[in-house]
Amino acid sequence: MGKGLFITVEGPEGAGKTTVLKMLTEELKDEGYPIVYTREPGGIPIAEKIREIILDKNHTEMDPKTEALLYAAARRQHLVEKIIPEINKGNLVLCDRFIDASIVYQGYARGIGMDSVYMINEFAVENVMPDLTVYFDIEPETGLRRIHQHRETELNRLDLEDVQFHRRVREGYILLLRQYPDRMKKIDANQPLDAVKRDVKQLVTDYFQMRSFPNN
Ligand SMILES: Nc1ncnc2c1ncn2[C@@H]1O[C@H](COP(=O)(O)OP(=O)(O)OP(=O)(O)O)[C@@H](O)[C@H]1O
Ligand SMILES: Cc1cn([C@H]2C[C@H](O)[C@@H](COP(=O)(O)O)O2)c(=O)[nH]c1=O
Repeated sequence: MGKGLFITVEGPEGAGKTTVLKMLTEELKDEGYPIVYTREPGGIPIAEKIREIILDKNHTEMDPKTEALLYAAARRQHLVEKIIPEINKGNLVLCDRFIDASIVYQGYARGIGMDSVYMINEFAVENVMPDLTVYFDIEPETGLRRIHQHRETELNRLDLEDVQFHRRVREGYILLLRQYPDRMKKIDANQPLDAVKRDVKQLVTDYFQMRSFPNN
């Protein structure tokens, strides 16, 4: 692939990923970095439509494998239509969730199996993996409290799963952290917003230096 970078952010609900990523994108843009913020599921029109179907809280009958396939389909389109072209232009793509979310939410928390979900996603992503993944670690209860108290948009079908489901989500991410210690780095998302943003910025800018981005 081209000279850009692909960084993803992962973690349980309410960890602060979207809030921090949006602030950081603006800050880094002001400092002159070529950055594109995007999210999954979504980021381009077809994937945003798939997002509406998956997350609609009335779709309680959705089969777990259908759910996994829909996330993978949205990801495929997002990858070919936006992520790869932006990386090839030399940009940093900062993506709110990616393949790890499927492995954890559908593979581990839903119980389909991490390997099976990895396999269908291998078909979708064809070896395009993040260069760096920042994992926002938080007690599920704290994250859920945040989204119940402060979320401006309506809670979606996944937000509304029970607390055991969200505990499995965190367990699943911790398993992935052990599996990919070079790619996945943990930050403490229980801290106040400013401290979380500071830690993420430090991690990301250290990584830029290591990879000589943007002049690599
Ligand atoms: N460090 C923090 N301390 C307290 N509140 C926070 C912190 N970070 C974010 N919040 C608040 O918590 C709520 C959830 O944050 P946000 O939507 O960024 O989380 P998220 O990780 O993107 O969640 P989800 O994955 O469910 O979309 C927001 O109302 C946000 O203002
Ligand atoms: C990419 C992806 C996401 N999910 C879940 C995780 C969240 O509950 C929602 C997305 O909502 P957010 O507010 O944008 O975080 O979808 C998933 O289960 N599997 C995935 O691959």
